[in-house]
Parts: sequence; structure tokens; C-alpha cells
Amino acid sequence: MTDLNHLEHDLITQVEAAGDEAALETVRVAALGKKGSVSELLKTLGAMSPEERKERGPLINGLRDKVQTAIATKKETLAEAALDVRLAAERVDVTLPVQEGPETRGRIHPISQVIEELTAIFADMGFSVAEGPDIETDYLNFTALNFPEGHPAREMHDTFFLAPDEKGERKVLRTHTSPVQVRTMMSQKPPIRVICPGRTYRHDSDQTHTPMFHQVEGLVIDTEANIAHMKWILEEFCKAFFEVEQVKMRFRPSFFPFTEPSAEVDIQCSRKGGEIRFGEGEDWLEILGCGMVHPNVLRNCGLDPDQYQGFAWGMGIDRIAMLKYGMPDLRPFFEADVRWLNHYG
Ligand SMILES: Cc1ccc(OCc2nc(C(=O)N[C@H]3CCS(=O)(=O)C3)cs2)cc1
Repeated sequence: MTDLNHLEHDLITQVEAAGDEAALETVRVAALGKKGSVSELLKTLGAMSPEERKERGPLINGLRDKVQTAIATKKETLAEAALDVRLAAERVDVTLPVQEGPETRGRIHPISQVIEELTAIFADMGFSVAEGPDIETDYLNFTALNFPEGHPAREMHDTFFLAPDEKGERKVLRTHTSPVQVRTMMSQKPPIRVICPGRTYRHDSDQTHTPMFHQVEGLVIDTEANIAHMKWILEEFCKAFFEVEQVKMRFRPSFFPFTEPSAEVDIQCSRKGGEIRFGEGEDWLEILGCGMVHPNVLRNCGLDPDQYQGFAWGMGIDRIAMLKYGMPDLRPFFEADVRWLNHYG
């Protein structure tokens, strides 16, 4: 075996024997470094005669290429082995039971808790939950709900508009969950008793308004639904939600395009000592809006106003959650701060 074959055999054996990347680097420097055994051989080519260089050149360059390839392959093998060791060491068996402890337990977000609570209260009164898309057509979010063209709510400063769809239909992020009631009236025959919780979006942002907030609206459609039924349902809801035996409510005349007559509803409370308590006191707190469904809306949904009547209401869930939990600011609801969630969860 010639000296080059001997050297190749020795170097490849050393490369194969390298146990980690540091050992492999030592072999690489010893062979291909400035003073490496292969580098020293390459330096001798310069002093050779052309004939000798012609014969030895390809052999020495071939030796260098083989050693470089062997080192590159070994480097890859060692890296994969190191990754396997790390993956085994860091493996988390997600099927194991959670070690109990306050820091590891997940919690239901206060908004989800409130939605569950509202849903249960209305379910006890015969309501089912209806849901719909967050991205709505302009028609279902505004026109079907009797918003005239040019109504300020349609403006960009209030509503998030999206690019029209392939049919040229204008799309919006829904500004209320009312489109869900429209969809329900279009798809099912009365009597209807639904609540529609969900995310809604408006161009608002301050201590008590966030661009995305949660609403729950309700709708009753029947042949004999009237304001007395509406007041009873809302009163029963308030007593159950605010956990009071009796609650005074105040219906203040208001206006919404989709209801006529319309009212904003306050409930009696006391704010002594900075804490809000319900079912007592001389103060009032607005919590929702309501009204008899406008005949135009019934018609837009394919119902005859001479045959069917209905009433509806809407409330901001984040707002009543703040009241119920006594929170001063809405924004922490959406900052996913675990300390905050642990405190209210
Ligand atoms: C088909 C249909 C017909 C009527 C409807 O009326 C839903 C209603 N909403 C309100 C209302 O005051 N809502 C606001 C309360 C606070 S908020 O979250 O800013 C929205 C009054 S009546 C809905 C759907």
C-alpha cells in the first residue's frame, strides 16, 4: 500500500472514530488545517516537475476531497445523533396526568365564564344558542336590520370593512351579533327564542372600549310576544345574573333602527364605598338595550308583521363582566396576563 493509501486509511479511520464534533474538528485540523498532513502534501506539488505533478496532483487532490467528504458526512451523522439525544432528554409525554398545583392549572377566561352563565340562565327560560360568522355581509349587518344608507354606524370610523368577495358583496367584521338573529329568522319558522353570544368588532379603543368585544343578544318571535313578556324576561335575567331577589329596572325611551319602540335599560344599584351593589341604592347603571322588532326587519326576514311580533335585546358581555367582577379596565381581558387570569379565573 503506497504512503497516500496509508494516509487515506489512517485519516478516514480517525474521522470514523471521532465521538463528537470537537473530536472531529481536531481530526479536520490535523489533516486539512494550515499545517495538516494533507495540506503539507498539497504544498509539495509546487516544487515538482510537470511530469511528476501531473501524476501526483490528481492523487493528492483526490485524497483531500475524500477526507473532506468523510468529515462532512461524519459531521451530519454526529449532529443528528446529538439532536436525537436532545429530543429524548426534552421529550414531554402529554398523555401524563397534570401534576396538580396552582401554577399549572388552566382556567376558564372570565368572558367565557360569563357567557356560560348567561347561556344557562336563558336556557332555563327556554332559549337556545344561535351562532353565526364574524365576517358578515353588509346586507345582513346593516340593511336587513333597517339601517338606512348613509347611517353613521356604516362609516369607516365605526366599522371594519373588508375587501368585497368574489361576487362583489361588501363584507364587514360584524358590529353586533344581530345578523345571527336575521339568519335565524330567515332559516327557521317561529316561535323563535334564541340568544346570540359572540365576538363583535368596532373602531373603538379606550379604557372601556376595545376593537373586539363580546355581545349577547336575544330574540323572541311569536304570534303574541309583547313588551310585558320582554320586561319579565329581562328582569328574571338580571335577578339571576346579579344574584339578587329583587331588582328595580328603568326603561328609558331610546332609538335603534332595528327596534320600535326602543329602550335603554338601567338597573338600580348603590356605589357606596366605591363598590357597586345591585338590588339596592339610589344609583342607576345602564346594562342593555331592547325593543320590539321593527316591522321592516320582520319583512326583510320574510315574516309578516301582521302575523308575527317579536322583541330583542343586546348587551355588552365584557361590560357586565366588569360590573360583576368589579374591574376598572377592559383591556386586561385581552392581554392574556396569566397573573390576571389566575386572579379572576
Ligand atoms: C333581527 C334583530 C332585531 C333586533 C335586534 O336588536 C338587538 C338589540 N340590541 C340593542 C342594544 O342596545 N344593543 C347594544 C347594547 C350594548 S352593545 O353591546 O353596544 C349593543 C337593543 S335591541 C337584533 C336582531
